[in-house]
Amino acid sequence: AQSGTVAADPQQYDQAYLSPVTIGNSQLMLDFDTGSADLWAFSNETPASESVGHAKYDSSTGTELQGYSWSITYGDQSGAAGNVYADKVVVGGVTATKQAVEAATSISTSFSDNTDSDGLLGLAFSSINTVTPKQQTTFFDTVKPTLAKALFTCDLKQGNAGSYTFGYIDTSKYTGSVTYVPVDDSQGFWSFTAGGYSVGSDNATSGSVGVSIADTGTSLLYLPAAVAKAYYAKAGGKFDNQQGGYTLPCNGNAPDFNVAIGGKTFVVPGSYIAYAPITSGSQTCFGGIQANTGIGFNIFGDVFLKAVYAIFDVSQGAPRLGFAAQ
Ligand SMILES: O=C(Cc1ccccc1)Nn1cnc2ccccc21
Repeated sequence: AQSGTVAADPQQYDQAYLSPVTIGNSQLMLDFDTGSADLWAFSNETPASESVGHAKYDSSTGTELQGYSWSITYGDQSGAAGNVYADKVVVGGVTATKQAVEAATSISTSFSDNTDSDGLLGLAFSSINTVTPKQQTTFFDTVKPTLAKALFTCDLKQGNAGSYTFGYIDTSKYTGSVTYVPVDDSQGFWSFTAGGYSVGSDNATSGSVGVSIADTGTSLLYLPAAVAKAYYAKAGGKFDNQQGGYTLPCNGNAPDFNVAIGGKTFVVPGSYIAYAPITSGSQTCFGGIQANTGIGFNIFGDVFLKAVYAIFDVSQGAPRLGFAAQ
């Protein structure tokens, strides 16, 4: 049975985390994304003007899936599209001998401009994979039958390299016990229900945060408008239309955000919520908590995930998420 671990290296401000992946004879840095289910990469089929500075997948090592294509649009309206190959993919020693690899023929500017990232490796449920005419499986779903345990874990860190594991739980990566909650995979996401919340030192939580997805492909923590408002009322922040979201002082006094999941309270340090100066050198920071307006559910992105050890587990049949303090 297979198991393995791979580094998750943070970009500036932990905007995304990148991991080394070997596809055929190509070595790429991919953004592991529990919020989508396509494995796509810059490739020899990507226009040169769109792939400056990126490592590319050389599709000559793959077997083209004739007539197959893919096209994906993310919540921020970025996207990519292209053709499909079957090729060998190796992540941290775990090998998928015939993985659907989506070679990009067109890519939106936010991806082309981010030269650290050579593509995405989707880890949401394969039910939202965009390949047509025959939907393909994610890397995790492809290797799942060969894994020691049908699970992967995510240990992201603030400003430091973290890791993903496949097939095993690294008990040295967390403190205390793991709290498991049921996952509703009906929309293809790792969706769970978060409970009460509180701001600052009082971690007796109240209210209800509600339906949420665990999404490594999203940088920030998107919460109900009322919760975001309550946080910034205590943090001395404000909604800044020009910035398109809440901002707050970068001065290191941001209060923690506490949220109950499965009856256990998890703490997001205030330092994670003073996310990044709105412009270089500014004393005003863009907020790591934003309102989920227009999304329809909460998104527990990297600002939350880097505060916990997360276990994405389908070993029990029904999918579940495990969270532990780190
Ligand atoms: O798209 C989202 C968040 C989202 C926003 C609105 C509705 C549903 C989900 N995250 N994400 C996941 N992978 C991504 C890749 C690029 C950009 C955003 C990405």
